[in-house]
Amino acid sequence: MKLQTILNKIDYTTLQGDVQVNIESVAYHSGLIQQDSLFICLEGTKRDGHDYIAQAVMKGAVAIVIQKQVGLEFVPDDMTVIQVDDTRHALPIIASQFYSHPSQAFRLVGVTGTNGKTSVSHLISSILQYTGRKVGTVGTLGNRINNEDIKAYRTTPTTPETVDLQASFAAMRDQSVTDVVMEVSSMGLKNKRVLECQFDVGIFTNLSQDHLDDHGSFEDYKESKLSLFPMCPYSILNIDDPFASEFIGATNGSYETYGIENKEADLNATGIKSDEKGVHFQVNHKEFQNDVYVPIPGEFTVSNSLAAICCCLHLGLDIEDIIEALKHVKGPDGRLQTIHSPEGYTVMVDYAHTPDALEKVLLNLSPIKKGNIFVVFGCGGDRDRGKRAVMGEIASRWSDYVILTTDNPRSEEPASILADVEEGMQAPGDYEIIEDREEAIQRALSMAEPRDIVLIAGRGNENYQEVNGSKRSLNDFDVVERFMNQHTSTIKEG
Ligand SMILES: CC(=O)N[C@H]1[C@@H](OP(=O)(O)OP(=O)(O)OC[C@H]2O[C@@H](n3ccc(=O)[nH]c3=O)[C@H](O)[C@@H]2O)O[C@H](CO)[C@@H](O)[C@@H]1O[C@H](C)C(=O)N[C@@H](C)C(=O)N[C@H](CCC(=O)O)C(=O)O
Ligand SMILES: Nc1ncnc2c1ncn2[C@@H]1O[C@H](COP(=O)(O)OP(=O)(O)OP(=O)(O)O)[C@@H](O)[C@H]1O
Ligand SMILES: N[C@H](CCC[C@H](N)C(=O)O)C(=O)O
Ligand SMILES: [Mg+2]
Repeated sequence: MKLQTILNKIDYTTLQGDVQVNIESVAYHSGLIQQDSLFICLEGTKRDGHDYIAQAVMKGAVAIVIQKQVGLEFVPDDMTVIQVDDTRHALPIIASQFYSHPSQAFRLVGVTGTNGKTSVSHLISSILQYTGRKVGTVGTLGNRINNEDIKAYRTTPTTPETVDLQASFAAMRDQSVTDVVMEVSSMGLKNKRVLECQFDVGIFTNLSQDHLDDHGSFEDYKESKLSLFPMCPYSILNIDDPFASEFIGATNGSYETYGIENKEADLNATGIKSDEKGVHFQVNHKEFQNDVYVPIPGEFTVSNSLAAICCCLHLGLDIEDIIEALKHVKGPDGRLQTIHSPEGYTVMVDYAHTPDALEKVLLNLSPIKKGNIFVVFGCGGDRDRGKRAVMGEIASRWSDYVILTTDNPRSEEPASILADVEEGMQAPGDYEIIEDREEAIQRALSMAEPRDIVLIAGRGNENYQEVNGSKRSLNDFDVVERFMNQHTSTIKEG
């Protein structure tokens, strides 16, 4: 595509070169530059893209977009140099134009909130697929069309950087996807990754402490999440959340609410019954009342299902079809997934990595508890330090025995993360620290007796542990399976 066409919708100054130059790809990181790339220089928190201009030249970029005139001594005379006021703001506009605005080609649902984004997205996409729609999903579990990963793309964050996102959308459009459900993270919003997305529906699940490291304050975190809703013509909001009224205030079109405790909700649930395998409830709306069964454990499944039901109704499905589809859903990978040991204890591998999620999951287990609850967990490094002691306190309060271990330490010392978590722990006799996660899981499994539950929280289906910039293979399910294979055979459930 000609650079001039790519720049069609932004204000810019051409410092040198030809805007008729042909561009084969858009790169926001020096590692992604190829022959005939356009390189966009972003100022980051640690690095500055303007420092990579010499690399861009070497790797074959034919044009660069800058926001300040530094590093230009490396630029040859025939390279096109474009200046804009704010490259981070220009990037989504450029990316969307480069891929010819793919999000206009399908219905787009954005799900935000501290917890439950993957779970709600997964429910919506499962229901839509069950009724025959071709569905794209973008989120923590990857970028998929129906259940297949979009192969060409590298691993991206929950909400991919805008160029990767628009590229995924383009693949979805090219394969005639009808509906796309995406997780919209606070950093995705703050870094303008979703700026050019044409949303049809916005969903708010809940808001509690997380990512205070990246945002600096809870207020900034909340403001980022709120910024999704002015972009959505229709919104669905969890009215049970203490911040619901602020999110309602941020909407810019019609909206509906869902809730369990708040009976004012447009969609609410009554008669909730929960067991180890799933949840039963009655869904109530002004136009219908129906019994629902969802084979995913945890009371938050009720709340997540209400959001999904509301969304699927808006996307044109009948309530009967939605309820039928829900009976057949499988839980998302690594979210409260159950493994029964032949000895009679139960292992649950889960992704709770925030105080609210950990507390909810432990409270959800209380009613189905028949023996002791063991928790194996740790906290990620280079992430919100403030949540560590709070999670320690919650784990020791709501379980019988805790084994404190490593999550993804990243650049931090594991022992110092563990010390932060330990500050919140209560009864010293009821926990121990085993830094090596595999050993910690083995220890919990060897202590478990029939009817006990071992909750392994924080990493879900993550396949790698990030230590000091390198990734080593580690998956909590594999550890459990290895342990059980050495002892007996297992029965694994979705
Ligand atoms: C905190 C955060 O969001 N960081 C994002 C941000 O990084 P940054 O501002 O620190 O960038 P930087 O490292 O200082 O680099 C500045 C610029 O130099 C460029 N650069 C840098 C190094 C180099 O060798 N070459 C090069 O060109 C970078 O591409 C960037 O354009 O801008 C980068 C480029 O757009 C992003 O890749 C990076 O996300 C990284 C992958 C990240 O880990 N983000 C996490 C925190 C994240 O976004 N998580 C959310 C939330 C998870 C959830 O709640 O579910 C998510 O959506 O996954
Ligand atoms: N509605 C909910 N409220 C609170 N906790 C929930 C809810 N739904 C799921 N959880 C808990 O939170 C964990 C993470 O859920 P999920 O992966 O859906 O969240 P997420 O918002 O996608 O997280 P991330 O920010 O990492 O992408 C689950 O494993 C479960 O323990
Ligand atoms: N989206 C979250 C995932 C955290 C998962 C946990 N295992 C960790 O590494 O802290 C984040 O990047 O903060
Ligand atoms: Mg997620």
